[in-house]
Amino acid sequence: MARRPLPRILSNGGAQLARSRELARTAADGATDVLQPLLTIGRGLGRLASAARRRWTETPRDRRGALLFLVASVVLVVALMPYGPLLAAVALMAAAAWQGRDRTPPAPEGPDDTQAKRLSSLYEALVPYFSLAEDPDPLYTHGGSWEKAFPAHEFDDGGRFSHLVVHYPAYFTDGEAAARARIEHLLTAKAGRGREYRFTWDEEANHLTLTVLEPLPTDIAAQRFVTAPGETVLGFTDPGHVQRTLPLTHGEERRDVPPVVWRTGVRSTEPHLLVLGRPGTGTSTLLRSIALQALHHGGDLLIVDGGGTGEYACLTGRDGVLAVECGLTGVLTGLEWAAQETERRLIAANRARQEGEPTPEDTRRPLWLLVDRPSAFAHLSGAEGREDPQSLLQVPLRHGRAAHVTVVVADQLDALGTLSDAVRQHTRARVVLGAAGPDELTAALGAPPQTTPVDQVPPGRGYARLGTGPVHRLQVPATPDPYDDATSDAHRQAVLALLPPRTTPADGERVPDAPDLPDASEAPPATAAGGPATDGTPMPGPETEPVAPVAPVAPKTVPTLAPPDAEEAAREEAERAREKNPVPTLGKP
Ligand SMILES: Nc1ncnc2c1ncn2[C@@H]1O[C@H](COP(=O)(O)OP(=O)(O)OP(=O)(O)O)[C@@H](O)[C@H]1O
Repeated sequence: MARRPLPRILSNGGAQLARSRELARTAADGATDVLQPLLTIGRGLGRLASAARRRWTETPRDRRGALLFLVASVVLVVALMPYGPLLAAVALMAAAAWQGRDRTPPAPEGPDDTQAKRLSSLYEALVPYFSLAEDPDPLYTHGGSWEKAFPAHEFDDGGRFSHLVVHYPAYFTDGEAAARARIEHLLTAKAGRGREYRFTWDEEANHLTLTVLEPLPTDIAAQRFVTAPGETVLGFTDPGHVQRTLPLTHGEERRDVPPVVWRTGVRSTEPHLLVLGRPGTGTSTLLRSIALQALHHGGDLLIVDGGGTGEYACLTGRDGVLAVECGLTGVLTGLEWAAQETERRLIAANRARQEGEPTPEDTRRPLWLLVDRPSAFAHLSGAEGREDPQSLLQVPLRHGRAAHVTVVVADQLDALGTLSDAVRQHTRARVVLGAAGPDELTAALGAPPQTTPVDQVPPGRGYARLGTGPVHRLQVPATPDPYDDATSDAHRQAVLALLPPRTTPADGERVPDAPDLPDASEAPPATAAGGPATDGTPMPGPETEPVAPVAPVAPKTVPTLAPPDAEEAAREEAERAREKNPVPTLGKP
């Protein structure tokens, strides 16, 4: 049966609708222009009528008869005069047009006295930087006029600059970072400290634009972000600096916020992340936020807690969490397994490719290694004559991208120099949290931020840079430790709601049924190094050996990390298997 064409309105309805909408909008604009005089006269007649009504009500009752008589006499005279009604109508329209005119007072032009003083003082301060003795027609000269130097300026309600365009002479060395930094420093001081500014240099036009940045929102709590698998939200940034926004819930409210999204996986150009910050700036919080997102997308996690403060205890035994290690032995075992698992995945994937088969499912499940403060183990392992755990990260860092293994390392800002070359070379996604100087930021991010760092920042505030991209301001969503007494109830519930169910018992613990999942009331307090862990057994800090490393059990497709007693047997088993069927290894003897 021949197919009947769709009615035209359905086949190209979208274009037609858009055209009709455009026509309607043009017609409405035209009609408003044409009807403007009528609207003005109508408004004026209304004002005249209300003035007349007011006059009538204000007139005392005993004089109203006289007033009425006067009005009637005027009407009669006008009616009897030649062209009287016509002239009266014209006069009424003229009076209505006058009354109906737009009376909004025009905005005062130019700055007021205080603002002019500010502009003038800034101009004087810039003279030494933007003038040369040999310049025959200097734009900046002592006692000169600022009008040409500042083509645009806006002030906020407090009288401080909110926007400023500075015109500078062409000979100013705006290509030199040091020269720019001097000007930016001066403008920051003059425009008021404690706020963040963005400086945009237009080298073609010799213009520098200063924009005041709004503080980033600090009230975004952990929640399910609308992202695709392989995408991780690091935090939120300024509107207009990233392509997309994420719909978020904030209590009853919904809003769209621009995220900094980090892409991992085989096509990622920044497959691993390094997070740096001073203590208390929120690095563990960011790792927790990443962990919850990774678990949501079906990843497996191995967590190394070098801080030893039990900040990841809430993740122990959860579905998808292979282990949370905080003692040197456990960390070495876990990372050794991760290196071997990376190799195994690569070999299995290569074999499958050579045989023309799709890569096996168990090589594609994302594996995340979240390593908090590896530098804490460097000293300990040296003292004990054991391997530095960082050296075990080399294989996952080097080959992790192809094997769906992602490494996230967090450490203190001043530990950057003590991190291994592999960590520094392969972590092309970078985050710095907390207050940091321009040199520290440049060293950590590879480029200075375009905004002025401020001394006081809330926890979780910092900068992110993905590969060679721009440096973004960043605010990490609040993802506190739910077992910390200081955590607010709303935040605790938000994090607990995102945790997968517990499927593996911590040592000596019963697996709780789903309704038994810990809630805020039964959550144990955060533990200090060596203090009791969630299950009541001692949780060893980095300086102590673990009593019994967590026995991680891998779900479904992931090889099981065996506890130490079973470990030896598993090793021997693997050794026997290898002897029977030797396979080449990558990067390891
Ligand atoms: N994004 C955030 N929003 C709100 N509060 C945060 C945020 N990040 C961190 N905090 C709060 O700041 C405090 C320190 O955070 P966190 O433990 O993550 O810092 P840290 O850098 O890991 O410090 P340390 O290494 O000393 O543990 C905590 O009370 C935490 O709740």
